[in-house]
Amino acid sequence: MGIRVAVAGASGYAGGELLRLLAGHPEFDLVAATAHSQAGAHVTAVHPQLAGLDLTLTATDAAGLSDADLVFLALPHGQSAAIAAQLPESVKIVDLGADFRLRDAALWERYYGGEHAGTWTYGLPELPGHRELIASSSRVANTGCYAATITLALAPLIAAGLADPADVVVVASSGTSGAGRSAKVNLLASEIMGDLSPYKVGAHQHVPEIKQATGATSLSMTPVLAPMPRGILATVTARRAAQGDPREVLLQAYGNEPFVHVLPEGAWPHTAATAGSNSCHLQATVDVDSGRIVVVSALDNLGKGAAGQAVQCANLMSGLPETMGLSVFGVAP
Ligand SMILES: NC(=O)C1=CN([C@@H]2O[C@H](COP(=O)(O)OP(=O)(O)OC[C@H]3O[C@@H](n4cnc5c(N)ncnc54)[C@H](OP(=O)(O)O)[C@@H]3O)[C@@H](O)[C@H]2O)C=CC1
Ligand SMILES: CC(=O)N[C@@H](CCC(=O)OP(=O)(O)O)C(=O)O
Repeated sequence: MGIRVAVAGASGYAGGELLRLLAGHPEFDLVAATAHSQAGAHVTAVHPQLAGLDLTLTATDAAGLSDADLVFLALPHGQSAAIAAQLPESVKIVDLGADFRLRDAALWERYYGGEHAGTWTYGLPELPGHRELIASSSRVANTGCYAATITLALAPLIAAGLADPADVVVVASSGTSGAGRSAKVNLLASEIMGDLSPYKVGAHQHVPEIKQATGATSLSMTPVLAPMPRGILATVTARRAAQGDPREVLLQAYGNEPFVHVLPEGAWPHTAATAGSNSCHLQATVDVDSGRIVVVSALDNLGKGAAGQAVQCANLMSGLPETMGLSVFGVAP
């Protein structure tokens, strides 16, 4: 028996992707997969892509999860904290939700409502010092999907002094799975197909998370819902604060990273190339006329934006090679 893992919220999109990744992981053995309204269902009734996996979803409670060495929580915001409080200290946890991401309680309450539960180690291994922090933590708060896409693009440029932290503008498109399977927003195919629609304009919950992770002090973000199942493409621009080549800065920051790829000069990221992978693709240039740095970043919101990132963190927390069970390469077309 390897390392015993459990997935809470296994009937959701992020939970389903976790099950897929865990089924191919050489060291993690799935001992429980839980659901809420779909508890009791066979996994293939909920996730037909997992045909061949013989698993029945059980109810989400602490008793059913406590046997695991490590638990992934893929639950709606506000639900993780209640379950986490009931799990023994000895059980490691990676929370895919937002309950433990923010340090500022007032900001958490403003964007998510309810009482802030606390702050865990932020689960983005590519941030300076975070790989070591994650490896020594038993509680890790996985990133938001937009937050991962935008932070990977922006953090090294602010740290190097090239991008003005007080003048950052982002427009980012997301596939519909980012909204979750039980989303309240209207995701009828007849309304999404052939449409691009902005939402949460000037009020997205990932803005404080990105500011916290990058040091940006003023960041305007416009999310756009795109008619595709997976993927995020973010265009991040910032006032150029110093001379220097932003692409070189990204190459320096990510040259040794297995999952962050600065594309060859002239090639720009696109979402389909990252689908099914745990990779983030980046490209950067200077828009000389406007005096702005432009970075484009793409990833799979269910991969590096959620389940893949969670497995990457769990590998680190378990003393395993960070890349174990994860694909660098996408499945396009
Ligand atoms: N989708 C994405 O791209 C990303 C998602 N995340 C985060 O991951 C978490 C899961 O997201 P996602 O998979 O998209 O969401 P889904 O809506 O697809 O799935 C939610 C899961 O939570 C369960 N659930 C619903 N209500 C409750 C409740 N009251 N108590 C316990 N369990 C409940 C559902 O069970 P059932 O279906 O049986 O009712 C389902 O398993 C969220 O916190 C989300 O923000 C983070 C990054 C990216
Ligand atoms: C398309 C879409 O609706 N996306 C979601 C992304 C949510 C997410 O994945 O992040 P959290 O874990 O912080 O909820 C949104 O914009 O709110």
